[in-house]
Amino acid sequence: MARDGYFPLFETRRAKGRVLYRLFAVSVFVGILLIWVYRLNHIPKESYGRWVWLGLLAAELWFGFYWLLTQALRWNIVYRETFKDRLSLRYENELPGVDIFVCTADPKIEPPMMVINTVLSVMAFDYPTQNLSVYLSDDAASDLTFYALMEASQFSKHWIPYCKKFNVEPRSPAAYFVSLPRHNNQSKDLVSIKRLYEEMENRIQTATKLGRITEEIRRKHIGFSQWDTYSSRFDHDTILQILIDGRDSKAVDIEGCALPTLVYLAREKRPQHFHNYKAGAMNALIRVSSMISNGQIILNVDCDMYSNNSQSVRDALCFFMDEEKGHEIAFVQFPQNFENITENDIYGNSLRTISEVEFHGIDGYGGPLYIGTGCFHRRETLCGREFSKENKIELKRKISDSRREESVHELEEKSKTPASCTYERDTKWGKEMGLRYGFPVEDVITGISIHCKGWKSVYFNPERKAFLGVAPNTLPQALVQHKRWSEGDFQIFLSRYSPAWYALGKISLGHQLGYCCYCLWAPNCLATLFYSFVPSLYFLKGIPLFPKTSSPWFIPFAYAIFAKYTYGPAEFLWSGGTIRGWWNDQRIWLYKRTSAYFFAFIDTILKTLGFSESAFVVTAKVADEDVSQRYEKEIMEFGASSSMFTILATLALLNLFCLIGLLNKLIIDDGLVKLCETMVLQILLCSILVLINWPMYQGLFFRKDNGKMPSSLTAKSLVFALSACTCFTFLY
Ligand SMILES: O=c1ccn([C@@H]2O[C@H](COP(=O)(O)OP(=O)(O)O[C@H]3O[C@H](CO)[C@@H](O)[C@H](O)[C@H]3O)[C@@H](O)[C@H]2O)c(=O)[nH]1
Ligand SMILES: [Mn+2]
Repeated sequence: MARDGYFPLFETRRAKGRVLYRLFAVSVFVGILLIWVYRLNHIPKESYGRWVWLGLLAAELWFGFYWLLTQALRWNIVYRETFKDRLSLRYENELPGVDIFVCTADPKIEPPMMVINTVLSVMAFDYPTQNLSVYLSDDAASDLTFYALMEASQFSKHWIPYCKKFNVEPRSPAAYFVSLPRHNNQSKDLVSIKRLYEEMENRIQTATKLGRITEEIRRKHIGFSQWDTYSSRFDHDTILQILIDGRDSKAVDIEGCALPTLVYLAREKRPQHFHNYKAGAMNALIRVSSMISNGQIILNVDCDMYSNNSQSVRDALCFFMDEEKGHEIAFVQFPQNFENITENDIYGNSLRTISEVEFHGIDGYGGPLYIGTGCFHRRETLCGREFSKENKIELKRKISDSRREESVHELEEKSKTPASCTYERDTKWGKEMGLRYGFPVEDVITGISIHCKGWKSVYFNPERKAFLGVAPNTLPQALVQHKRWSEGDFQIFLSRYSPAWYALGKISLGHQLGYCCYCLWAPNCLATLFYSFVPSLYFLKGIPLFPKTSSPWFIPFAYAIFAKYTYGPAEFLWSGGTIRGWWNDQRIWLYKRTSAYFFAFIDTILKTLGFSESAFVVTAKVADEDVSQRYEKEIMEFGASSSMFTILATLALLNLFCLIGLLNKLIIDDGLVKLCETMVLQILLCSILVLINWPMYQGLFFRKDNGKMPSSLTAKSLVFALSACTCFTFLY
């Protein structure tokens, strides 16, 4: 839309149906208020019923409060649209330099083939190659990964021109070959590029299987000599190799066009220096890249997140380079989407409502969180610059950008310095500059501090997904990942940089509430745990805890349940999910809250008191054949014994026993009608818990494959659940 002859590079649209949604939300809130009033007004006199009543009151206060927070993510939803044609018309010849960081940390769980596919996909962005530089940070300092990258640099000479010639999407070779229809007449070019890829893959796989680099390969590249002084992945010098030097006029593809710069970096590691996980790697990358290409825009992706849309850089630039609003935008976050999501998404990995609803909502209040991957930053804001209206950052590339004179070797040696262990000593790195240290979610804390410096961010969720990664495909891994996230976010909440107090007055209230919604994932465990067994136990004993169907107080409860079970699935469906997917999501919601969040909560408290340290457990991106097969079939994978499972299994069994107790009662004494009249909500809650745990019972009792629950765990949780039920019925 043109205003006074001005055509913006991007547009922001508000969601339709806002008024309707707000009315609905208000009505739900009235229901919640009435529930609170009921609890407060009906506290029993007898002492033992009193405690459980107060517990329920606390849980309902929490749920209501948390529901309010989630409204900040739904109240003010916006969508963004970009105009890339205008961008090229205005700025094609002065586009800024873009540095792309890919992080990897372990060649076993992040196979080199996967890593280089990501690297190749971002090297092939539709963007002037002389302005593009790709850096691979390898926290494992693996010569196998280096070797794969070296191979990729050769292959890119064929791959990039091929992509441009045929306008290929996606530009990760592996994903592209898979996406092609089978049995079609493949063109000569396709056959030959595929052959080159397969030959490369063979060489890399051979080396990977062997587990080391042979002498023959070593001789091929001088870079391997840097491993001569290497003693272990935790103890080595900085390894830095410029595999393609963009300044070199001979660095061209087979068509004679310039190639993007390509750099391998393994920052120095020493056992006595803590390396700060991914945040440390990113900060080393920021400094090293500033000496080599110094792109003004930085894109950061995890090694599994390949680019699925070659236009993403241009999309991001439409925001940064918009003449009117661009100067206040610090980063552009794309959603985290995954390649390996099955139809009904058994582990709720796609985080569907977060990426399709909530992030659009928080975007309406100042911008999404930085979530670590698929995010474009301005280099300067990442380095700690404050927002100022007067001092706009000029993004356009200066034509006079002098080409430096030094040789590649000199440049490499010089650029190693900022990647050393001691470089950050007595500097602001990790505190006020670069990514923040001390939290397992370096991304969220970094995003908060950028927002608190006055900057905005933008959430861009294009039709064609921009980046696709690998989601965990077993239950333990999904839970461990959520434990890291919820723990990291809760630590932020309790820290100096809490969105609740540090951000007060620095960002809008809606933005603060939105942040709190994520930072308070972990404490949700308490209310959920309480609700998932106490009402069931009381019901076994025949004590009602909710209003009778005939009481008017029944209405707010019924309305809240009705609202949750109509709006919830509806939102899930219009976010692109299925009904079974929604049901699976409910289960994983329960499992996360009662196990992962619970452990995260306890660990955070222990950490705050100084008893433990939190670590970054890297998520595996490969799995055994039979595990993958079960994942494809959407069979829940338990496999290993873990204390998280003990809780989940005990809760599942406890509810089963309570429900069996009910059937027993029905046969012996009270009729169904009377029971329903007094305890319908408890019956409902217990039955839903049993229904949702169906895959758990299968895993405990009926399955024979390797993914079932270990039998020791079955026995243990049976004992726990039975004793809880008997103790409660007879002693209490
Ligand atoms: O010491 C480390 C540990 C991890 N990584 C890299 O960090 C990335 C993310 O690790 P992953 O195990 O895949 O974690 P996820 O839970 O999938 O990651 C999400 O959450 C993290 C914060 O918890 C963010 O850093 C990520 O960007 C975000 O995708 C991967 O590329 C790793 O190679 C490192 O470079 N160094
Ligand atoms: Mn990941």
